[in-house]
Amino acid sequence: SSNKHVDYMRQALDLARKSPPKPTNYRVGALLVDSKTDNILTSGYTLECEGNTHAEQSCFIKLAREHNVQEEELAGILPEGTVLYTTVEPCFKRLSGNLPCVQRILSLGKAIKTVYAGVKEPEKFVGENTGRKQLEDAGIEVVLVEGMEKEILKVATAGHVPEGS
Ligand SMILES: Nc1nc(=O)c(N)c(NC[C@H](O)[C@H](O)[C@H](O)COP(=O)(O)O)[nH]1
Ligand SMILES: [Zn+2]
Repeated sequence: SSNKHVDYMRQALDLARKSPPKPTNYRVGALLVDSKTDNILTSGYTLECEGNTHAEQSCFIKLAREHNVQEEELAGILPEGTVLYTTVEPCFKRLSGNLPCVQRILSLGKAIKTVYAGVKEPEKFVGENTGRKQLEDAGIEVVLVEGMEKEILKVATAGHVPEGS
């Protein structure tokens, strides 16, 4: 059965496939959607924007550029009912030390009301991802969209050296 969330998650997974494989991150795709109109506001994938960027980060960079504002001012741009779809849940810590996407989402206040994630982040790089709790404590709903875990992780880890090799 194809429900709206699975359809968006599939679109996000198609974007993740555009991400250049790398052993030190995940290939992720993300969409910002106005859930009241079902209009896709922007999309992004890991490393789409210049620098070591995450899929969610690329969404924010692209939308800020489109509206000619700083990323920090996006809250004023995002329509009521904006939701984020991301194939892997937003990061809470990055080995690179760059600003985690949970912090980027929190800095938008409640502009993003729900985060839909295809999988929880594996513990490979930063241990258990505690970002979901941070988002929920800030009043942002986090929903796991189930059913695509295997293919999401296969795409996400395509650049990784096989275990034990
Ligand atoms: N949600 C999410 N979207 C992404 O686009 C991406 N690449 C990750 N990946 C999480 C992983 O924890 C970090 O990729 C590593 O911690 C390395 O950190 P950098 O990516 O180099 O900053 N997670
Ligand atoms: Zn991130």
